[in-house]
Amino acid sequence: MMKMKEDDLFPATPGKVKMDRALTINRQFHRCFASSGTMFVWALFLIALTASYLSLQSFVDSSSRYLPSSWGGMQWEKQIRASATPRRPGGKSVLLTGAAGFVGTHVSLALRKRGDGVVGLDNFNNYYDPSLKKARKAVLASHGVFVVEGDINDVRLLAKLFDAVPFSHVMHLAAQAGVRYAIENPASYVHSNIAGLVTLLEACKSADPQPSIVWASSSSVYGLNEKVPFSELDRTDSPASLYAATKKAGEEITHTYNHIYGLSITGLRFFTVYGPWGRPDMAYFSFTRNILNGKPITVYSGKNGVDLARDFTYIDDIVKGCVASLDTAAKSTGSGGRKQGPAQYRIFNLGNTSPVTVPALVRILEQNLKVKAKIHEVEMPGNGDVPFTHANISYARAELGYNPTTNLEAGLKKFVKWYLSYYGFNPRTSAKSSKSL
Ligand SMILES: O=C(O)[C@H]1O[C@H](OP(=O)(O)OP(=O)(O)OC[C@H]2O[C@@H](n3ccc(=O)[nH]c3=O)[C@H](O)[C@@H]2O)[C@H](O)[C@@H](O)[C@@H]1O
Repeated sequence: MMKMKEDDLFPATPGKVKMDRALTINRQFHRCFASSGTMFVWALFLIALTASYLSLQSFVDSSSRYLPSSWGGMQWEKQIRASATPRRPGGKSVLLTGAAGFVGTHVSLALRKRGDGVVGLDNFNNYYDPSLKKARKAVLASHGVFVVEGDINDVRLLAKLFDAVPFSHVMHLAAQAGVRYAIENPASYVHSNIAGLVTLLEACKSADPQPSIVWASSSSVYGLNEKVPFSELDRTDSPASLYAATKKAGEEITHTYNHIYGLSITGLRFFTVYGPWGRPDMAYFSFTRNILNGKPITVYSGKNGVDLARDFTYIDDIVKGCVASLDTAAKSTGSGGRKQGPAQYRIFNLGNTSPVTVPALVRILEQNLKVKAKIHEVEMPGNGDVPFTHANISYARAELGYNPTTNLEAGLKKFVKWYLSYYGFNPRTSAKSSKSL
Protein backbone atom coordinates (compact mmCIF):
# COMPACT_ATOMS: atom_id res chain seq x y z
CA MET A 1 0.00 0.00 0.00
CA MET A 2 2.76 2.36 1.04
CA LYS A 3 4.63 1.66 -2.20
CA MET A 4 1.59 2.53 -4.30
CA LYS A 5 1.15 5.86 -2.51
CA GLU A 6 4.77 6.78 -3.05
CA ASP A 7 4.46 5.86 -6.75
CA ASP A 8 1.47 8.15 -7.07
CA LEU A 9 3.38 11.04 -5.59
CA PHE A 10 6.64 10.50 -7.43
CA PRO A 11 6.13 9.21 -11.03
CA ALA A 12 8.87 6.88 -12.30
CA THR A 13 9.83 9.29 -15.13
CA PRO A 14 8.94 12.76 -13.85
CA GLY A 15 10.86 14.57 -16.61
CA LYS A 16 8.80 12.90 -19.34
CA VAL A 17 5.51 13.71 -17.65
CA LYS A 18 6.55 17.35 -17.38
CA MET A 19 7.44 17.54 -21.08
CA ASP A 20 4.15 15.97 -22.20
CA ARG A 21 2.13 18.33 -19.99
CA ALA A 22 4.09 21.35 -21.16
CA LEU A 23 3.37 20.60 -24.83
CA THR A 24 -0.37 20.15 -24.21
CA ILE A 25 -0.60 23.37 -22.19
CA ASN A 26 1.30 25.27 -24.89
CA ARG A 27 -1.15 24.11 -27.59
CA GLN A 28 -4.20 25.02 -25.46
CA PHE A 29 -2.68 28.45 -24.71
CA HIS A 30 -2.39 29.29 -28.41
CA ARG A 31 -5.92 28.14 -29.09
CA CYS A 32 -7.37 30.22 -26.20
CA PHE A 33 -5.57 33.46 -27.04
CA ALA A 34 -6.31 33.32 -30.74
CA SER A 35 -8.34 36.56 -30.67
CA SER A 36 -7.54 39.84 -28.85
CA GLY A 37 -11.11 39.96 -27.37
CA THR A 38 -10.62 36.65 -25.67
CA MET A 39 -7.21 37.88 -24.46
CA PHE A 40 -8.83 40.90 -22.79
CA VAL A 41 -11.36 38.69 -20.98
CA TRP A 42 -8.55 36.42 -19.83
CA ALA A 43 -6.51 39.36 -18.56
CA LEU A 44 -9.48 40.60 -16.53
CA PHE A 45 -10.00 37.11 -15.16
CA LEU A 46 -6.34 36.85 -14.10
CA ILE A 47 -6.39 40.27 -12.39
CA ALA A 48 -9.56 39.32 -10.48
CA LEU A 49 -8.01 36.00 -9.46
CA THR A 50 -4.82 37.68 -8.19
CA ALA A 51 -6.78 40.31 -6.26
CA SER A 52 -9.00 37.74 -4.56
CA TYR A 53 -5.93 35.62 -3.69
CA LEU A 54 -4.18 38.61 -2.10
CA SER A 55 -7.21 39.66 -0.07
CA LEU A 56 -7.70 36.05 1.13
CA GLN A 57 -4.02 35.95 2.12
CA SER A 58 -4.29 39.17 4.17
CA PHE A 59 -7.46 37.87 5.84
CA VAL A 60 -5.66 34.67 6.85
CA ASP A 61 -2.68 36.68 8.18
CA SER A 62 -4.74 39.10 10.21
CA SER A 63 -7.13 36.49 11.58
CA SER A 64 -4.26 34.23 12.67
CA ARG A 65 -3.06 37.08 14.87
CA TYR A 66 -6.32 36.85 16.76
CA LEU A 67 -6.58 33.07 16.97
CA PRO A 68 -7.27 32.39 20.65
CA SER A 69 -4.62 29.76 21.25
CA SER A 70 -1.87 27.60 19.93
CA TRP A 71 -3.51 24.42 21.18
CA GLY A 72 -6.15 22.04 19.91
CA GLY A 73 -6.66 19.73 16.97
CA MET A 74 -6.19 16.01 16.43
CA GLN A 75 -2.43 16.11 16.10
CA TRP A 76 -2.17 18.15 19.32
CA GLU A 77 -4.33 15.68 21.24
CA LYS A 78 -2.23 12.82 19.92
CA GLN A 79 0.91 14.50 21.28
CA ILE A 80 -0.80 15.08 24.65
CA ARG A 81 -1.82 11.45 24.96
CA ALA A 82 1.59 10.14 23.90
CA SER A 83 3.35 12.40 26.40
CA ALA A 84 0.93 11.41 29.20
CA THR A 85 1.39 7.67 28.67
CA PRO A 86 3.57 6.02 31.32
CA ARG A 87 6.35 3.74 30.10
CA ARG A 88 6.47 1.48 33.13
CA PRO A 89 3.85 -0.70 34.80
CA GLY A 90 2.00 1.33 37.45
CA GLY A 91 3.53 4.58 36.17
CA LYS A 92 1.84 7.88 36.87
CA SER A 93 0.24 10.22 34.40
CA VAL A 94 1.13 13.72 35.56
CA LEU A 95 -0.03 17.15 34.45
CA LEU A 96 2.88 19.40 35.39
CA THR A 97 2.19 23.15 35.41
CA GLY A 98 5.15 25.51 35.14
CA ALA A 99 7.02 22.79 33.24
CA ALA A 100 9.33 25.26 31.48
CA GLY A 101 10.22 26.82 34.82
CA PHE A 102 13.30 25.95 36.84
CA VAL A 103 11.86 23.38 39.27
CA GLY A 104 9.25 22.26 36.72
CA THR A 105 11.84 21.24 34.14
CA HIS A 106 13.87 19.21 36.63
CA VAL A 107 10.84 17.43 38.10
CA SER A 108 9.41 16.68 34.61
CA LEU A 109 12.70 15.11 33.55
CA ALA A 110 13.02 13.02 36.71
CA LEU A 111 9.50 11.66 36.27
CA ARG A 112 9.94 10.94 32.57
CA LYS A 113 13.29 9.25 33.10
CA ARG A 114 11.77 6.75 35.49
CA GLY A 115 8.90 6.02 33.12
CA ASP A 116 6.03 8.23 34.22
CA GLY A 117 3.91 10.08 31.68
CA VAL A 118 4.22 13.88 31.86
CA VAL A 119 2.33 16.62 30.07
CA GLY A 120 3.76 20.07 30.72
CA LEU A 121 1.83 23.34 30.78
CA ASP A 122 3.53 26.74 30.80
CA ASN A 123 2.59 30.26 29.68
CA PHE A 124 6.20 31.26 28.86
CA ASN A 125 5.68 34.74 30.31
CA ASN A 126 8.50 37.27 30.19
CA TYR A 127 9.10 37.72 33.94
CA TYR A 128 12.59 36.58 32.99
CA ASP A 129 14.19 35.76 29.64
CA PRO A 130 11.69 33.46 27.86
CA SER A 131 14.51 32.06 25.69
CA LEU A 132 15.77 30.18 28.76
CA LYS A 133 12.28 28.70 29.15
CA LYS A 134 12.26 27.72 25.45
CA ALA A 135 15.65 26.06 25.89
CA ARG A 136 14.29 24.07 28.84
CA LYS A 137 11.28 23.12 26.71
CA ALA A 138 13.63 21.81 24.02
CA VAL A 139 15.43 19.65 26.59
CA LEU A 140 12.08 18.25 27.72
CA ALA A 141 10.99 17.60 24.12
CA SER A 142 14.17 15.61 23.49
CA HIS A 143 13.11 13.36 26.37
CA GLY A 144 9.55 12.95 25.13
CA VAL A 145 7.86 15.51 27.38
CA PHE A 146 5.41 17.71 25.49
CA VAL A 147 4.86 21.18 26.95
CA VAL A 148 1.59 22.91 26.10
CA GLU A 149 1.88 26.67 25.74
CA GLY A 150 -1.05 28.03 27.74
CA ASP A 151 -2.16 29.64 30.96
CA ILE A 152 -3.60 27.97 34.06
CA ASN A 153 -6.38 30.59 33.91
CA ASP A 154 -7.57 29.16 30.58
CA VAL A 155 -10.68 27.18 31.60
CA ARG A 156 -11.22 25.72 28.12
CA LEU A 157 -7.66 24.51 27.83
CA LEU A 158 -7.77 22.80 31.22
CA ALA A 159 -11.08 21.13 30.36
CA LYS A 160 -9.58 19.91 27.09
CA LEU A 161 -6.52 18.49 28.84
CA PHE A 162 -8.58 16.62 31.45
CA ASP A 163 -10.92 15.40 28.66
CA ALA A 164 -7.99 14.03 26.71
CA VAL A 165 -6.15 12.38 29.62
CA PRO A 166 -7.25 10.83 32.95
CA PHE A 167 -4.35 12.39 34.87
CA SER A 168 -3.55 10.50 38.09
CA HIS A 169 -1.57 13.47 39.51
CA VAL A 170 -1.16 17.20 39.08
CA MET A 171 2.20 18.71 40.01
CA HIS A 172 1.37 22.41 40.22
CA LEU A 173 4.52 24.52 40.01
CA ALA A 174 3.27 27.37 37.80
CA ALA A 175 3.37 30.62 39.78
CA GLN A 176 4.48 34.20 39.79
CA ALA A 177 7.71 33.79 41.75
CA GLY A 178 10.04 36.36 43.29
CA VAL A 179 9.58 38.17 46.58
CA ARG A 180 10.51 41.76 45.70
CA TYR A 181 8.89 41.95 42.22
CA ALA A 182 5.47 42.01 43.94
CA ILE A 183 6.02 45.70 44.64
CA GLU A 184 6.30 46.38 40.90
CA ASN A 185 3.60 44.08 39.58
CA PRO A 186 1.15 43.00 42.28
CA ALA A 187 -1.53 41.99 39.76
CA SER A 188 0.64 39.23 38.28
CA TYR A 189 0.72 37.51 41.71
CA VAL A 190 -3.05 37.62 42.01
CA HIS A 191 -3.39 36.39 38.41
CA SER A 192 -1.17 33.32 38.75
CA ASN A 193 -1.05 32.46 42.46
CA ILE A 194 -4.69 33.13 43.34
CA ALA A 195 -6.92 33.18 40.22
CA GLY A 196 -4.82 30.60 38.37
CA LEU A 197 -4.73 28.29 41.37
CA VAL A 198 -8.52 28.44 41.78
CA THR A 199 -9.07 27.80 38.05
CA LEU A 200 -6.81 24.77 38.22
CA LEU A 201 -8.48 23.41 41.37
CA GLU A 202 -11.90 23.85 39.74
CA ALA A 203 -10.74 21.73 36.81
CA CYS A 204 -9.25 19.12 39.17
CA LYS A 205 -12.35 18.86 41.34
CA SER A 206 -14.56 18.16 38.28
CA ALA A 207 -12.10 15.79 36.59
CA ASP A 208 -12.92 12.11 36.51
CA PRO A 209 -10.87 10.62 38.07
CA GLN A 210 -9.90 13.47 40.40
CA PRO A 211 -6.09 13.73 40.42
CA SER A 212 -3.96 13.94 43.56
CA ILE A 213 -2.34 17.38 43.75
CA VAL A 214 1.16 18.36 44.85
CA TRP A 215 1.91 22.06 44.63
CA ALA A 216 4.60 24.63 45.41
CA SER A 217 4.08 26.84 48.42
CA SER A 218 7.02 28.79 49.79
CA SER A 219 9.24 29.29 52.83
CA SER A 220 8.18 32.93 52.62
CA VAL A 221 4.89 32.04 54.36
CA TYR A 222 6.87 32.06 57.65
CA GLY A 223 7.26 35.80 57.10
CA LEU A 224 8.46 37.54 60.22
CA ASN A 225 8.48 34.33 62.29
CA GLU A 226 11.48 34.44 64.63
CA LYS A 227 11.27 30.94 66.06
CA VAL A 228 13.95 28.80 64.44
CA PRO A 229 14.11 26.40 62.72
CA PHE A 230 10.77 27.00 60.98
CA SER A 231 8.36 24.17 61.64
CA GLU A 232 5.13 23.39 59.78
CA LEU A 233 3.38 23.85 63.14
CA ASP A 234 4.55 27.46 63.48
CA ARG A 235 2.22 30.37 62.82
CA THR A 236 2.22 31.73 59.28
CA ASP A 237 0.03 34.77 59.71
CA SER A 238 2.61 37.53 59.37
CA PRO A 239 3.66 37.55 55.69
CA ALA A 240 6.20 40.21 54.75
CA SER A 241 5.38 40.41 51.02
CA LEU A 242 2.40 40.12 48.72
CA TYR A 243 4.14 37.09 47.21
CA ALA A 244 4.17 35.39 50.62
CA ALA A 245 0.56 36.42 51.19
CA THR A 246 -0.54 34.79 47.90
CA LYS A 247 1.30 31.58 48.78
CA LYS A 248 -0.27 31.58 52.24
CA ALA A 249 -3.66 32.19 50.57
CA GLY A 250 -2.89 29.20 48.33
CA GLU A 251 -2.52 27.01 51.40
CA GLU A 252 -5.93 28.13 52.65
CA ILE A 253 -7.55 27.81 49.22
CA THR A 254 -6.22 24.27 48.70
CA HIS A 255 -7.52 23.39 52.14
CA THR A 256 -11.06 24.37 51.19
CA TYR A 257 -10.90 22.26 48.00
CA ASN A 258 -9.64 19.38 50.09
CA HIS A 259 -12.43 19.86 52.60
CA ILE A 260 -15.32 20.40 50.20
CA TYR A 261 -14.42 18.24 47.19
CA GLY A 262 -12.11 15.55 48.60
CA LEU A 263 -9.04 16.57 46.61
CA SER A 264 -5.81 15.05 47.92
CA ILE A 265 -3.43 17.97 48.53
CA THR A 266 0.26 18.20 49.36
CA GLY A 267 1.81 21.67 49.69
CA LEU A 268 5.60 22.03 49.60
CA ARG A 269 7.30 25.00 51.21
CA PHE A 270 10.46 25.37 49.12
CA PHE A 271 13.45 27.15 50.70
CA THR A 272 15.40 29.33 48.18
CA VAL A 273 15.98 26.64 45.55
CA TYR A 274 19.07 27.03 43.34
CA GLY A 275 21.06 25.09 40.75
CA PRO A 276 21.70 24.54 37.02
CA TRP A 277 18.97 25.89 34.69
CA GLY A 278 17.94 28.19 37.56
CA ARG A 279 16.03 31.46 37.69
CA PRO A 280 17.95 34.55 36.49
CA ASP A 281 16.05 36.81 38.90
CA MET A 282 17.48 35.07 41.97
CA ALA A 283 20.49 36.44 43.83
CA TYR A 284 22.96 33.58 43.16
CA PHE A 285 22.20 33.81 39.41
CA SER A 286 22.25 37.60 38.98
CA PHE A 287 25.35 37.85 41.20
CA THR A 288 27.13 35.37 38.91
CA ARG A 289 26.20 37.35 35.81
CA ASN A 290 27.32 40.65 37.31
CA ILE A 291 30.55 39.31 38.78
CA LEU A 292 31.53 37.88 35.39
CA ASN A 293 30.67 41.15 33.66
CA GLY A 294 32.63 43.22 36.15
CA LYS A 295 29.47 44.92 37.37
CA PRO A 296 28.76 45.64 41.05
CA ILE A 297 26.37 43.49 43.06
CA THR A 298 24.05 44.81 45.74
CA VAL A 299 24.26 42.87 48.98
CA TYR A 300 21.56 43.64 51.51
CA SER A 301 22.29 43.61 55.21
CA GLY A 302 19.85 43.37 58.09
CA LYS A 303 19.30 45.61 61.11
CA ASN A 304 22.51 46.65 62.90
CA GLY A 305 24.58 45.30 60.00
CA VAL A 306 23.57 41.67 60.64
CA ASP A 307 24.08 39.48 57.57
CA LEU A 308 20.99 38.09 55.86
CA ALA A 309 20.86 34.31 55.61
CA ARG A 310 18.97 31.72 53.58
CA ASP A 311 18.50 27.97 53.87
CA PHE A 312 19.60 27.56 50.21
CA THR A 313 18.39 24.20 48.88
CA TYR A 314 19.87 22.41 45.89
CA ILE A 315 17.55 21.50 43.04
CA ASP A 316 18.29 17.73 43.07
CA ASP A 317 17.23 17.53 46.72
CA ILE A 318 14.03 19.43 45.93
CA VAL A 319 13.29 17.09 43.00
CA LYS A 320 13.58 14.09 45.33
CA GLY A 321 11.15 15.75 47.73
CA CYS A 322 8.68 16.45 44.90
CA VAL A 323 8.83 12.92 43.53
CA ALA A 324 8.46 11.41 47.02
CA SER A 325 5.43 13.65 47.59
CA LEU A 326 3.80 12.33 44.42
CA ASP A 327 4.66 8.75 45.38
CA THR A 328 3.15 9.04 48.86
CA ALA A 329 0.11 11.12 47.86
CA ALA A 330 -3.15 9.36 48.65
CA LYS A 331 -5.92 9.28 46.06
CA SER A 332 -8.51 12.03 45.99
CA THR A 333 -11.83 10.85 47.35
CA GLY A 334 -14.31 12.87 45.30
CA SER A 335 -16.10 12.09 42.10
CA GLY A 336 -18.51 14.06 39.93
CA GLY A 337 -17.43 17.17 41.81
CA ARG A 338 -18.54 15.74 45.19
CA LYS A 339 -16.55 14.50 48.14
CA GLN A 340 -17.04 10.83 49.09
CA GLY A 341 -14.91 10.88 52.24
CA PRO A 342 -12.06 12.71 53.99
CA ALA A 343 -9.00 13.27 51.83
CA GLN A 344 -5.31 13.67 52.59
CA TYR A 345 -4.02 17.20 53.30
CA ARG A 346 -0.30 17.71 53.96
CA ILE A 347 2.22 20.56 54.09
CA PHE A 348 5.98 19.95 54.16
CA ASN A 349 9.07 22.10 54.50
CA LEU A 350 11.63 21.24 51.83
CA GLY A 351 14.80 23.02 52.93
CA ASN A 352 18.42 22.20 53.56
CA THR A 353 18.52 22.83 57.36
CA SER A 354 21.79 24.80 57.20
CA PRO A 355 21.38 28.52 56.51
CA VAL A 356 24.26 30.36 54.83
CA THR A 357 24.70 34.16 54.88
CA VAL A 358 24.54 36.17 51.66
CA PRO A 359 28.21 37.38 51.99
CA ALA A 360 29.23 33.70 52.33
CA LEU A 361 27.27 32.91 49.16
CA VAL A 362 29.20 35.68 47.38
CA ARG A 363 32.54 34.27 48.60
CA ILE A 364 31.71 30.80 47.22
CA LEU A 365 30.77 32.33 43.86
CA GLU A 366 34.02 34.35 43.77
CA GLN A 367 36.04 31.18 44.37
CA ASN A 368 34.23 29.27 41.64
CA LEU A 369 34.33 32.12 39.13
CA LYS A 370 37.88 33.11 40.08
CA VAL A 371 36.76 36.73 39.95
CA LYS A 372 36.45 39.20 42.82
CA ALA A 373 32.99 40.70 43.23
CA LYS A 374 32.44 44.47 43.45
CA ILE A 375 30.18 44.57 46.47
CA HIS A 376 27.79 47.41 47.07
CA GLU A 377 26.37 46.90 50.56
CA VAL A 378 23.04 48.50 51.45
CA GLU A 379 20.58 48.09 54.26
CA MET A 380 17.75 45.71 53.38
CA PRO A 381 14.97 47.84 51.89
CA GLY A 382 11.48 47.29 53.25
CA ASN A 383 10.28 45.59 50.09
CA GLY A 384 9.18 42.19 51.29
CA ASP A 385 12.46 40.55 52.23
CA VAL A 386 12.90 38.59 55.46
CA PRO A 387 16.20 38.48 57.40
CA PHE A 388 16.66 34.70 57.46
CA THR A 389 15.07 31.33 56.73
CA HIS A 390 15.83 27.97 58.33
CA ALA A 391 13.83 24.80 57.75
CA ASN A 392 12.97 22.10 60.20
CA ILE A 393 12.59 19.09 57.91
CA SER A 394 11.74 16.32 60.40
CA TYR A 395 8.21 15.89 59.09
CA ALA A 396 9.38 15.55 55.45
CA ARG A 397 12.14 13.20 56.60
CA ALA A 398 9.64 10.97 58.39
CA GLU A 399 6.89 10.95 55.77
CA LEU A 400 8.80 11.34 52.49
CA GLY A 401 12.24 9.98 53.37
CA TYR A 402 13.46 13.48 52.38
CA ASN A 403 17.17 13.83 53.06
CA PRO A 404 19.04 16.74 51.42
CA THR A 405 22.65 15.88 50.64
CA THR A 406 24.09 18.85 48.71
CA ASN A 407 25.69 21.74 50.57
CA LEU A 408 25.99 25.24 49.08
CA GLU A 409 29.66 24.80 48.03
CA ALA A 410 28.93 21.64 46.04
CA GLY A 411 25.68 22.99 44.62
CA LEU A 412 27.10 26.32 43.46
CA LYS A 413 30.04 24.53 41.84
CA LYS A 414 27.55 22.63 39.67
CA PHE A 415 25.58 25.81 38.98
CA VAL A 416 28.67 27.74 37.85
CA LYS A 417 29.74 24.86 35.60
CA TRP A 418 26.31 24.89 33.95
CA TYR A 419 26.25 28.70 33.70
CA LEU A 420 29.58 28.83 31.89
CA SER A 421 28.63 26.05 29.50
CA TYR A 422 25.15 27.46 28.78
CA TYR A 423 26.12 31.09 28.23
CA GLY A 424 29.46 30.20 26.68
CA PHE A 425 31.09 32.76 28.91
CA ASN A 426 34.87 32.94 29.16
CA PRO A 427 35.63 34.85 32.36
CA ARG A 428 39.28 35.26 31.42
CA THR A 429 38.45 37.40 28.38
CA SER A 430 35.06 38.85 29.23
CA ALA A 431 35.64 40.07 32.77
CA LYS A 432 38.87 41.94 32.07
CA SER A 433 37.82 44.85 34.21
CA SER A 434 37.26 42.55 37.20
CA LYS A 435 40.06 41.86 39.57
CA SER A 436 40.93 38.16 39.58
CA LEU A 437 41.16 36.40 42.93
O1 LIG B 1 12.30 30.33 49.70
C1 LIG B 1 11.42 30.95 49.16
O2 LIG B 1 10.28 30.80 49.53
C2 LIG B 1 11.69 31.95 48.07
O3 LIG B 1 13.07 31.87 47.73
C3 LIG B 1 13.50 32.85 46.84
O4 LIG B 1 13.40 34.11 47.48
P1 LIG B 1 14.66 34.66 48.24
O5 LIG B 1 15.05 33.78 49.37
O6 LIG B 1 14.40 36.08 48.58
O7 LIG B 1 15.82 34.48 47.13
P2 LIG B 1 16.75 35.55 46.39
O8 LIG B 1 15.94 36.57 45.71
O9 LIG B 1 17.68 34.78 45.58
O10 LIG B 1 17.52 36.26 47.60
C4 LIG B 1 18.41 35.54 48.42
C5 LIG B 1 19.06 36.46 49.42
O11 LIG B 1 19.87 37.41 48.71
C6 LIG B 1 19.51 38.72 49.12
N1 LIG B 1 19.67 39.62 47.96
C7 LIG B 1 18.89 39.50 46.87
C8 LIG B 1 19.05 40.29 45.79
C9 LIG B 1 20.04 41.26 45.82
O12 LIG B 1 20.25 42.03 44.85
N2 LIG B 1 20.83 41.37 46.91
C10 LIG B 1 20.68 40.56 48.00
O13 LIG B 1 21.41 40.68 48.97
C11 LIG B 1 18.09 38.65 49.61
O14 LIG B 1 17.85 39.69 50.55
C12 LIG B 1 18.08 37.28 50.25
O15 LIG B 1 18.54 37.36 51.56
C13 LIG B 1 12.67 32.84 45.57
O16 LIG B 1 12.97 33.94 44.76
C14 LIG B 1 11.20 32.82 45.86
O17 LIG B 1 10.47 32.66 44.64
C15 LIG B 1 10.93 31.68 46.80
O18 LIG B 1 9.61 31.50 47.07
